[in-house]
Amino acid sequence: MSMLLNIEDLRFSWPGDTRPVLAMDSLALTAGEKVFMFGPSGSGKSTLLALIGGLVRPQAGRILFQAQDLTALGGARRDRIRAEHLGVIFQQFNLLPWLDLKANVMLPCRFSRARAARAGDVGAAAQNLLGAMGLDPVLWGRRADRLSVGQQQRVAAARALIGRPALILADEPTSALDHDRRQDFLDLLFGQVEAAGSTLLFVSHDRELAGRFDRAVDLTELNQAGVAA
Ligand SMILES: Nc1ncnc2c1ncn2[C@@H]1O[C@H](COP(=O)(O)OP(=O)(O)OP(=O)(O)O)[C@@H](O)[C@H]1O
Repeated sequence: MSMLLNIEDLRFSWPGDTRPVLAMDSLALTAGEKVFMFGPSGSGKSTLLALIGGLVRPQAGRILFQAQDLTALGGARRDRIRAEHLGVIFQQFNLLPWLDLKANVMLPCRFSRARAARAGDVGAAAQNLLGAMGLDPVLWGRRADRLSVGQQQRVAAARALIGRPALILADEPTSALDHDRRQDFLDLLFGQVEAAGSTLLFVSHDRELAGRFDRAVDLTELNQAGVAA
């Protein structure tokens, strides 16, 4: 099993905040595994995803992604790695409201040639993913702001998956759904994550879904920030 992500001796505090949000000795993700990370609201889950996504830099430590240390790279290089290798499903989905479903899903391929090349025919790949995520073809040309929350969530997942990124980061994408719809969404998401051969890191405050993943990680156990020495 090859290692995809390795976090070592990470320390992070937001600018202007003297108190660290995250302090963790290690976290490792193996290629192809589906990991559930839980922790209460405010425990730093979204912050950790921002660090892994290279959007912010830690004050100390290393974030090795495919053996490259993101903390040693400049912003442009981190942007390129993110565009090429990461798919993100945001809590609020962050679809572009004025674009239709298909254009939203195709978007990541506009920022990375390598990702577009992996997708092949980008339009056909977008349609395949929309169909696989259970979105009826009659919806594909509809503006993204004319969708239900459940439909937006599936479009956001299709967008994250296009071009088979090595890592999918999912930030509480199921929080607005009821029990059955959460399970349905996970069925579809897992099917496509496995088809793409991607690794999935799914964060949530709700432990109900944990049993469906390869393993579950308790962020509060991992995170030494705020813990008296
Ligand atoms: N952009 C930011 N600037 C400054 N502080 C921030 C920023 N984002 C988050 N924080 C702070 O960092 C801490 C962790 O927040 P974070 O959003 O990572 O938690 P979370 O576990 O994802 O919470 P939730 O489950 O509510 O989404 C909080 O105290 C929050 O106020």
